[in-house]
Amino acid sequence: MATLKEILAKKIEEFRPRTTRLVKEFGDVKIGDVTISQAIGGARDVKCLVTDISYLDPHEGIRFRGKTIPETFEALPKAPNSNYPTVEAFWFFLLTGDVPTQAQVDEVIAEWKTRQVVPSYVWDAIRGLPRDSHPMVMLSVGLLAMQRDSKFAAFYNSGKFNKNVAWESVYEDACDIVARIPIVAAFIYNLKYRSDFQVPIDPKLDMGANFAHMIGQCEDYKDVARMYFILHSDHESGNVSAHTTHLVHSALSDPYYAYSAGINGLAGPLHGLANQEVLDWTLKFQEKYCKDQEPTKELVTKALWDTLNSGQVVPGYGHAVLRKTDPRYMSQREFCLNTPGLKDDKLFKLVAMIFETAPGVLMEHGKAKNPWPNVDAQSGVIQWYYGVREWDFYTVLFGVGRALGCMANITWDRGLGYAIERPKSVTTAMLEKWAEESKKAASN
Ligand SMILES: CC(=O)SCCNC(=O)CCNC(=O)[C@H](O)C(C)(C)COP(=O)(O)OP(=O)(O)OC[C@H]1O[C@@H](n2cnc3c(N)ncnc32)[C@H](O)[C@@H]1OP(=O)(O)O
Ligand SMILES: O=C([O-])CC(=O)C(=O)O
Repeated sequence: MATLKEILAKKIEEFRPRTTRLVKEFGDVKIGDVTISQAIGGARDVKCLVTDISYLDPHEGIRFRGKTIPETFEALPKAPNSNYPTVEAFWFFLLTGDVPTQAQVDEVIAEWKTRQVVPSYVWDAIRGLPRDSHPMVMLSVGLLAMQRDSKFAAFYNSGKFNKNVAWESVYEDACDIVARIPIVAAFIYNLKYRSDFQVPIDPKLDMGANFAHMIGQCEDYKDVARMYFILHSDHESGNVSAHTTHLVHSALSDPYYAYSAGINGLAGPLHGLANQEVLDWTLKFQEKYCKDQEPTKELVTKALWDTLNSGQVVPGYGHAVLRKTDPRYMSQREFCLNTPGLKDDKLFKLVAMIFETAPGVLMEHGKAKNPWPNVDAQSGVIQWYYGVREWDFYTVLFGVGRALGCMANITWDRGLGYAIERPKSVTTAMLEKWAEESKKAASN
């Protein structure tokens, strides 16, 4: 049986002529224009990145390697006694686009075990931080500390660096990172919230199950972890964490530098940290409005307007690309509705009430282009229900999942030899000049 790396090598080799041909024969074909509002407004909708790992349609939502979320869950081999695939099966699929056999999944699971030994200086670096540092700082520092092990950096410095095979050492780092990051995350969780009660890896368990085991969670949480990591893995490559990782790696900074930077972007409240903000908002709502009464749509409406009128965003709602409810939201909502106990949980019912209320309020407010919920509006309540109540940790969970997409992407970036990223900037005076010229042209 060919290994994952051998399969990937063949795929990259076969794919390269497509990219070469596009650049050589069709490099001048236009795929878009850039307006002043796009240049000032965060390059929204500017088509200047390429990835085949996932694609985000504004109305349909994400497809991983051409498959919707339900199709992905359906297609991949499942974890033992579970309705969900293992994260390892999903990793194989993201990298290759092929649905792996059970034997191929077992091989990835076994291989990740060999990659999971985290050097003790990584623990020392994290322990050296003040204990009240944000867990995303700890994750970013942990990743940077592991950079010493980078096989890509070692290859680059070996004097034998060769662009054609450089992807192989990115792949090695990528596999090390996706295998180790849940171990680092579990360490941070145990350090911060379980009085440094550290639990060894269980070599019999797949990644999601082992993460549940390491943070002291119950059997049912194993599926929560698998589902969560897969759903949060990738959202094409323009989002802040994926784009940052791609950008930093484009300078041939190794995957540790690149993903540590990506993690720092994920820690922003308009991006990954919104899931922590959602829990914070919802619990503050309960505290302020529901001490002596049950939540009602009227109370939720009032709280939403209070947030908007104070100039803040409603966390978990809106999106830069999506124009409908995020299918990752729906997938997690379905999980809640199908889980006895969770289905009737007070906090889930409140989250569901916000879902019924917030889009109308945001439409009336009239600013957000997309009034519908995104992934972050539904993820925290599941963690909360299972007892992971330290919501400043939620973005670390996101970072564990997002590693899969970012690492698959930069492996292919190197495989296809993507260039150092360097868009051109202009000055405000130039924009004003072009604006005047276009005004004149329109009036002639
Ligand atoms: C995993 C993820 O990263 S998913 C996104 C997680 N982030 C959040 O949930 C935070 C809340 N949402 C937002 O802030 C935004 O919707 C974003 C950051 C996700 C997208 O930003 P944009 O693409 O700029 O959104 P959009 O074009 O709709 O913004 C237009 C206006 O609506 C406002 N707006 C957008 N979403 C919201 C919201 N949820 N609540 C209030 N106002 C909003 C914007 O702040 C902007 O206001 P401005 O004109 O005063 O600057
Ligand atoms: O796509 C985006 O801009 C943000 C997002 O939902 C993600 O990164 O998962």
